[in-house]
Amino acid sequence: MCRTTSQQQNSMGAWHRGRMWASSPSFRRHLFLLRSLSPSPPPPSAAALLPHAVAGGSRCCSSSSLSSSSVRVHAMAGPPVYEADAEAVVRRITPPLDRARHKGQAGKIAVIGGCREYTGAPYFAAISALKVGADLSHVFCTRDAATVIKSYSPELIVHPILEESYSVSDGERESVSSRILTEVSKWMERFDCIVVGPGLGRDSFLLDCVSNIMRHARQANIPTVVDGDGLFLITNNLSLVEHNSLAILTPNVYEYKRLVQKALNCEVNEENASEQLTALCQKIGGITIMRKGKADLISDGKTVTQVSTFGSPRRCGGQGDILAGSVAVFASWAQHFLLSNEHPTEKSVNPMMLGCIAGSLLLRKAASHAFEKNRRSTVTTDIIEFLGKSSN
Ligand SMILES: NC(=O)C1=CN([C@@H]2O[C@H](COP(=O)(O)OP(=O)(O)OC[C@H]3O[C@@H](n4cnc5c(N)ncnc54)[C@H](O)[C@@H]3O)[C@@H](O)[C@H]2O)[C@@H](O)CC1
Ligand SMILES: Nc1ncnc2c1ncn2[C@@H]1O[C@H](COP(=O)(O)OP(=O)(O)OP(=O)(O)O)[C@@H](O)[C@H]1O
Ligand SMILES: [Mg+2]
Repeated sequence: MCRTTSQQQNSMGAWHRGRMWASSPSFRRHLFLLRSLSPSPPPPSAAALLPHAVAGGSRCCSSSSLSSSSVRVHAMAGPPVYEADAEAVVRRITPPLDRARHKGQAGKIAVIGGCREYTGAPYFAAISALKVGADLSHVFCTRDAATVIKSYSPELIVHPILEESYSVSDGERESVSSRILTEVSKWMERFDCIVVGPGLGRDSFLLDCVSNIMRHARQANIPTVVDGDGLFLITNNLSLVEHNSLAILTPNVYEYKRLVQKALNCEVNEENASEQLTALCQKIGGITIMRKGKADLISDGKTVTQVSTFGSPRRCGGQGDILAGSVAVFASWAQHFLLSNEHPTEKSVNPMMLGCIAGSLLLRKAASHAFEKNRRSTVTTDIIEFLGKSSN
C-alpha cells in the first residue's frame, strides 16, 4: 500500500486547495480584475493572461515577453498601461435578459444636448444608449432642436426645455434659468446616468443653465458622462467636476489638448501619455478620463488601462456620441453589478472605468462590422445599426 508522508499530505492538501481556489468564483473574479485593471506588474501566472502591455499609449511588448524588467523600463516613461480584457468586462457587467425584470431596470439615461446647430449628436448618443440595452432614453434640448430630434425617432423622450440667449431677454434670465432647473430636477432622480454635452452648443446662457443641472446631478449622485461641448463648459470651470468620482470625461484629441492646457498648464506630451493622463485625473481629482484616439486610454488617476481593438479606418463625425451614450449605460450597469457583488476586491474597482472599457470595445466592434459592410461610405447611423450584433 502506498503511504504518503505528512509532507506529501501537506503538499497534496495545498495542491487540492490550489485547484479548488483556481476553480472558485473568487479566483476567477481575481483574474478578471488583474486582466482588466491591473495597475502594477501582475504575478507571473496572471501576466500570461495579459494580451500585451504598453507604455506611453503605444504597444511595447507581447504577453510572452512581459517580464518585470520590461515593465520597470517602461515604468520610467510613465506608469505601465495594460490592455483591458474588455470582452470580459462587457460579459461581466451586462445584466441578464431576465423575464422577471420590469421596464427601467436595465437603465434610464438622459442626454443634455441639442441646439439650433446640432441635432445629430444628441440623437446618436440617446439612441445608442437604447440600442446598447437601456430601457429608456431622454433628451433635454432647446425647443428648436426638439421637433427635429423627435422626428428622427419615436423611441426617444424629448424635453424641449433648454433656451439659448437669443430667445431670452435680460430681464427673464433668472426666472427662465430656475424654471429649467426645476423642470430637469423633477426627472433627475430617475436617471441612472446622464450625458452632458453632445450637440449642446456654446451659448453662454445655455451653458450657465447646464452648469446648474450638473451641480444638481452631482448632489443627487447621478453618474455623469461629459462629452463634446460639455467638455468646453467644464474646461472653463473645472470645479463642476472636481472631486466627483461619478464623473467621466471623454475628450477627443482637441478637447484633450484644451483640458491639458487649462488644468496642467502645459502641452500634450505623447511620450509620457499615461503619466500625463494620470496627472490630469489627479489634478482635477476623483474623475475618470477616457482619452479617445487610436487607442482609448482610460484612467482614474490611480490606474491606466487601454482599449485598442481595431474598429474602423473611417473617422466620420458622431462616433464619439455613440461612445458617450454607450459608456453611460455600461457605467450604470457596472455600478449596479459592483453594488450587488459581495467580493471585497471587486468593491475597490471603479465602475466608471469599467463603463469606459466596455463602451470603447462595443463602439469599435460595431464600427468594424459597419465598415465591413459599407466600406468608405460608412456613417454613424451604419455603426449604430451594429451595436446589437456587437454586444452580448
Ligand atoms: N451630427 C452632429 O450633430 C454632430 C455634432 N457634433 C457636436 O459638435 C459639437 C462640436 O464638437 P467638435 O468635436 O466638432 O468640436 P470642436 O468645435 O472643438 O472641433 C471642431 C473641429 O475643428 C477642428 N479643431 C478643433 N480644435 C482644433 C485645434 N486645436 N487644432 C486643429 N483643429 C481643431 C477639428 O477638425 C474638429 O473636429 C459638439 O457638441 C459635438 O457633440 C459632433 O459630435 C459630430 C456630430
Ligand atoms: N485614429 C483612430 N484610430 C482608431 N480609432 C479611433 C481613432 N480616433 C478615434 N477613434 C475611435 O473613435 C471613437 C470616437 O473618437 P473621436 O475622436 O472620433 O471622437 P469625437 O471627435 O468626439 O467624435 P464626434 O464626432 O462624435 O464628436 C473613439 O472611441 C475611438 O475608439
Ligand atoms: Mg465629440
